[in-house]
Amino acid sequence: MATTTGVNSDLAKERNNSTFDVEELSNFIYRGPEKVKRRRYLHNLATKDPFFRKFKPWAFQTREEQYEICLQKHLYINKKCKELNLTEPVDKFFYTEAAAPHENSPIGLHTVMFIPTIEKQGTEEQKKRWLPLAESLKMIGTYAQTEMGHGTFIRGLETTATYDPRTREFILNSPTITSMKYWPGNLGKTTNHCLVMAQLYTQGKNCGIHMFMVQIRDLETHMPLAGIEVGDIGPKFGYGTNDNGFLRLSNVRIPRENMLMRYSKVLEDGTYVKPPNAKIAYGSMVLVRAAIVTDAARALAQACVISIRYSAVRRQTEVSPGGEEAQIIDYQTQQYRLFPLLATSYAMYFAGRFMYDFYLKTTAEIEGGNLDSMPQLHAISAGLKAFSSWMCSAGVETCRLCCGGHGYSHASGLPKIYIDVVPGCTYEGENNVMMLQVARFLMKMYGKLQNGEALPTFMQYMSTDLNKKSCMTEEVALNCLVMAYEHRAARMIRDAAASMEKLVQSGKSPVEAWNGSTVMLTWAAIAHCHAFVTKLFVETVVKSRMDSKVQSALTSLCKLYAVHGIVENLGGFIQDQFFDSKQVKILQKKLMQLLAEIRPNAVAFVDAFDYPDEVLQSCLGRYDGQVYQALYDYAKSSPMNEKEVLDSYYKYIKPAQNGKYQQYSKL
Ligand SMILES: CC(C)(COP(=O)(O)OP(=O)(O)OC[C@H]1O[C@@H](n2cnc3c(N)ncnc32)[C@H](O)[C@@H]1OP(=O)(O)O)[C@@H](O)C(=O)NCCC(=O)NCCSC(=O)CCCC(=O)O
Ligand SMILES: Cc1cc2nc3c(=O)[nH]c(=O)nc-3n(C[C@H](O)[C@H](O)[C@H](O)COP(=O)(O)OP(=O)(O)OC[C@H]3O[C@@H](n4cnc5c(N)ncnc54)[C@H](O)[C@@H]3O)c2cc1C
Repeated sequence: MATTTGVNSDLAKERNNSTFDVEELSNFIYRGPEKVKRRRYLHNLATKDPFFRKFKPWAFQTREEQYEICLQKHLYINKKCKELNLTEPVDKFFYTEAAAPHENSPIGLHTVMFIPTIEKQGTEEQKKRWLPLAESLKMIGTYAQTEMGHGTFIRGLETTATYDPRTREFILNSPTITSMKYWPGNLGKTTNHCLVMAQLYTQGKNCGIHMFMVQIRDLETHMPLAGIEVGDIGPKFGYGTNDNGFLRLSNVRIPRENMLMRYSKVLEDGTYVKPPNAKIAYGSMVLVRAAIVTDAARALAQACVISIRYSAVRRQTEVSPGGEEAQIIDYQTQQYRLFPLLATSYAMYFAGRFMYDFYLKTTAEIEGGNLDSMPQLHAISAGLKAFSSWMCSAGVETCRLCCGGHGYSHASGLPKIYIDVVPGCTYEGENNVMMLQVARFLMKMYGKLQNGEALPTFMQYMSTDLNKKSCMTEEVALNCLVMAYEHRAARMIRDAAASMEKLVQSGKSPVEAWNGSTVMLTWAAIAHCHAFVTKLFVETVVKSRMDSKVQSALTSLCKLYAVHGIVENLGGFIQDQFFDSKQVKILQKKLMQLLAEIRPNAVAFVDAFDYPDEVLQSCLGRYDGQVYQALYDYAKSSPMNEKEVLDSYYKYIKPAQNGKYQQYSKL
């Protein structure tokens, strides 16, 4: 019987049995001991601050309270970041993730998209005019692109901005019901400005979609201005803290200087000046797509911490009659569901780290006027955004199911993580649509290959000899695993191209051929992303300098990631007999061996993510493993238990017990 104070004895045993020093692994994940120290300091600042503790738990709040409490928290975060001089994005990120975990900010879009869009797409003059106001929250803005009728196909947006050269103004209109802006975060009640994406008309011509700064509310009274109808879109699957909004514009006039004109311009007489690349206006979406990879990884990592710690504490079912009940983590089926997710969370963390660095490098080039890497940045960010949000959202849900009944309670913390991570599959480009953008890039690369042109390094695997068979032996070497993923992706890319080719030969137009091949194209894009992430994981464990025991444990986890991905998607790997049946058996056996190999380190692997209890907010994922006392305390604190007998008893149950149902007939 586990004790009810101190660390649960099973969990303590797990920590004694691990083969590596947890601190060493934390140092590796977060890029060095100094950074770990800094992260801990920032987490501590937030978790020990009484301000964040004074509110009732999120799950006990009404929608209006969720919004209002979260707003207070984020305004306070804003103030504290200024006071503490936290200017680095990574510092703000760590402070915020501990201060308001998985509570989508009512001023988030202001920080994440509104300010960066001004910075990247505004002229020097516009930046000078707006950024100080935005920094001081006099202007609170959002990114209003999506409309009720169009989110994906942004060239199809219906909002118009028509230039009037006589007054040197743009006139903004929402001509149809479907043209109203719908979904933008914080738009409903919080913001007083927004960047509106609209079809530009000048000199009688449509010049495509452009961004316009529009004031929507009075700066003193916060009332909507003339011609503006704005509001909250109502309750959603989650995101109760965020007032995602709608907006209708009727003949709203804004000065010419309110079009973001760093790249495209409308001159005073109405002459349109084109940007160097029309897609440069899509840059803010790329920024957020890049950030989603780490967000998704973090969500899955936290879910793994919760589910794996709980699985070490929870005991269920006598393994042999009359014997001790087993820790549920010892069931192979539990390991088979959880350990590959643990491996995925590491894989995605490394992908997120890569994405961040690659984004910074490429945008620096773009800022310097070199746009050559834009297509690569778009393809990689779209692919990793979609792949990570899919894998991690599904993973969080599996972690929840692995906790049995208690996983269904908000006490587990898992539903909150899930509803926060899953919209990442939809926003910033619906995942299937993003994968098709990746496929478009892959088809271009395939064309280059056919023409004997040079390919970027990360695409060079496409030239692999597809007749070659796998080098897999009993050893299950990492390079053979990477080769398998690259082989599968290269073959799927070729098959998708061949499908289109065949359709064209049968008389279809290129567009019809594309539409007739989108499933195969999506398979190819997913296989490409899977290969990319696997190779990155392998390179990270092989090439990085780290403690040797950590390296050995992380190598097993990396191998599990790769082997599990093959076993789960076997069809794609054996379709062309790349693996023979003997090799498949080797891989299946290796999978079971790896589960056993990782077993003693499972808790250490999740401890290394170093999330304090206050961030996890989970009765099941507590560091001390005292889950049962925590569940009991949680139940007792439920507002439903404030009164022993609820008013509803007297109003409804008692009359029903007496056969009185009159109150219903009044309805
Ligand atoms: C699907 C596409 C990409 C299609 O765009 P399109 O203009 O119709 O393009 P097309 O004619 O099909 O040609 C594609 C071409 O455009 C290129 N491209 C597309 N996007 C980019 C980019 N970002 N950077 C660089 N290049 C880009 C592609 O590579 C193609 O190039 P190519 O013609 O092959 O040379 C686009 O419509 C799109 O991005 N849709 C998704 C919309 C989206 O992401 N909305 C986000 C709204 S904001 C939001 O959700 C915030 C939530 C945040 C939160 O709450 O936290
Ligand atoms: C929580 C949340 C926050 C958001 N915040 C913002 C915000 O701040 N600002 C903003 O502007 N927007 C925001 N959005 C909107 C979001 O960006 C869009 O919902 C998203 O881009 C998807 O577009 P859609 O809704 O039009 O989906 P649709 O395109 O209608 O998708 C429906 C289905 O159609 C499929 N489909 C569509 N087109 C194609 C195609 N070409 N090929 C194959 N399949 C296709 C999709 O794969 C999907 O299965 C937010 C959305 C959510 C859920």
